[in-house]
Amino acid sequence: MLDNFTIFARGGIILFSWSAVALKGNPIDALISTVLLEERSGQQSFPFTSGSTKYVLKWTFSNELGLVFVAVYQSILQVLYVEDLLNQVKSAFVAKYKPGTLEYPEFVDEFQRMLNEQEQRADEIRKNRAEAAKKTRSQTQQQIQGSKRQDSQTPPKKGKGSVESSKSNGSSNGNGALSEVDETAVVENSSAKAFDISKLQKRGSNKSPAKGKGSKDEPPKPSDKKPKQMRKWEDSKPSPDEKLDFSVVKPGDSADDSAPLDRVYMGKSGMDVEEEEEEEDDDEDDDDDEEEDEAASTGKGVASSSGKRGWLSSMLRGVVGTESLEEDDLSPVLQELKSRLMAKNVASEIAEKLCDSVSSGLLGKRQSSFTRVASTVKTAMHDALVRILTPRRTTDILREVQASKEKGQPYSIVFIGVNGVGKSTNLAKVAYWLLQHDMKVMIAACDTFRAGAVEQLRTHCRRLEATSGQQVSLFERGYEKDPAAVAFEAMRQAKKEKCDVLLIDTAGRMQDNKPLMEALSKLIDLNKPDLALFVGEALVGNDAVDQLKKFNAWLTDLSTAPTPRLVDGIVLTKFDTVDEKVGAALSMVYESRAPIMFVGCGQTYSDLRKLNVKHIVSSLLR
Ligand SMILES: Nc1nc2c(ncn2[C@@H]2O[C@H](COP(=O)(O)OP(=O)(O)OP(=O)(O)O)[C@@H](O)[C@H]2O)c(=O)[nH]1
Repeated sequence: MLDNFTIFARGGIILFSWSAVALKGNPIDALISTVLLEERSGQQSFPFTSGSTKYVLKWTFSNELGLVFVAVYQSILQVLYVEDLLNQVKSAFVAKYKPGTLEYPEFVDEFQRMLNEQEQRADEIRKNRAEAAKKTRSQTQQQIQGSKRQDSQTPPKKGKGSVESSKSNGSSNGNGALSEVDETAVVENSSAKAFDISKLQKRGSNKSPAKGKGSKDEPPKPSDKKPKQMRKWEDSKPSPDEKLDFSVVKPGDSADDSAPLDRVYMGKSGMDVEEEEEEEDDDEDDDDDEEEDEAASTGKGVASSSGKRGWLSSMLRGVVGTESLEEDDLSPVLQELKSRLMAKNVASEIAEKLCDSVSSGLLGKRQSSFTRVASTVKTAMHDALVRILTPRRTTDILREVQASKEKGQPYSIVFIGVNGVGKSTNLAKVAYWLLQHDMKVMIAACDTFRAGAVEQLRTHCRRLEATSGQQVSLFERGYEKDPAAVAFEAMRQAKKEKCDVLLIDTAGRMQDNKPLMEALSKLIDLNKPDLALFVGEALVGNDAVDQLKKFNAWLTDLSTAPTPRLVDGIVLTKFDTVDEKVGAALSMVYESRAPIMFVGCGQTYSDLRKLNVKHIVSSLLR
């Protein structure tokens, strides 16, 4: 039995809503914010939990009219007819729909009739199944009795095929009767309620993701990542002025050798975390793309549809919008886009999901005349990428720090991630940026695992002090201590010293290392930092998804808090090394639903930027 059926326009207006029972929570709002607005509509269904009630939502679109049809039912029930009902209701409603009309009172009866028909049909299927099961049972029993009779005539044989085993096989075959909510349907007719989409777009950061691999039960796999090595970024010997790699501590490392830093950085006064400069040649790129689009829409479209349509008609469909878009029109262009995304290092899984989502948003849509399929698809993909990459939560950390300061609490940020991605270096860059804004900063050395980690931070503190002329305290308790306890003490100390911000460094850990993940989960549960930043390299491809999926899965599985704390934001490092291959940015945001808070783009303290969505999107689509 269905719990709810809703029809709404993509703009957010509800045109029709039917309910058997009042829904718990807001499953339709959740569908809009986490599936439709985030380009996940290529998936088959959406699970939603409110308290002890678990729903499943299924949907279909009328892209031509910009309508969404959603059916909601409880996951303990097996509603056999959902897809059929969605399609039947869609055809019936589309025939009636008049843009601008907000009420469809006459549709209530029609909907009820379609629902009753589907339920009757489902009842018949269930009855038939039950009868078939009964028949099978009685046949099995007859066979058992037959074999018993035979057994009594022949001497008993030890071994396989005993009566007991065939008996147990027969009895396990139940009739599969389904429990259903038996309540009178309440028709909540289309009082044209409007969703507050702006409210929906503000996504909370504590959502539990669907548990991925790497759950508790999965044994940790041995890491195949090479041990950390000093990186060499240029062939020529880097100048000490520019290098931030203090991950290997040299004997006699002191504040004196940091002196040149201030010359380098003081020159860039009033420095801020700036948006990356916008590409001036965006327009030119678009022109180039037009030519490629043409090739994709004509050449590939013809190739894929040969045998189904004539050459000329395929060509025309590629160029002129005379018919609504079908899978055959979209798939060659989407294939081309998917390859482009993957060539830019977008994880294959993410490229696939995105293309599915864009396709489901375009199928059936009528094109305006003289529009190429390729440009329609590319525009849809462009919009989808912008939507995904545009942060839903604030990335204005300074404002959050200020708010915390007013409450007399140091604002705490923990940096987490796999080994060698640049956690300590980028933590130091964030410290430098905060110092530029006259914030009092303390750094907590909670990597109590890797030899040299504490000294690396001490060197950063000295250089930061020398560069900014402000004090930067380091809180450390050496090695082999519980990092959660060290962070706890650091929090207390930061408050005592009236620090504005506490930056917590943690040990690098591979995503399959359970003991280190337990330590991280404990640190986060105990200290509840204001921000948990996942530091990830822009160089990664498919592994970006695996890292984030598993970090979040461990944090969910191991947490003892009522609402597990997940990754709040991302620091994308080594962006200076990837040229156009910016796909990791998309993969990480899509997987975690967390925004990119900072982009690390070099090895000096000032090499920290904010994400430029426009730049990323145009690089991805070039
Ligand atoms: N080119 C470039 N190199 C970077 C950037 N950020 C960090 N690095 C370099 O990456 C290397 C590793 O940086 P660390 O900060 O030690 O990495 P980590 O994640 O703290 O390492 P572990 O504590 O061992 O997990 C160093 O050589 C850094 O200089 C960046 O944005 N661009």
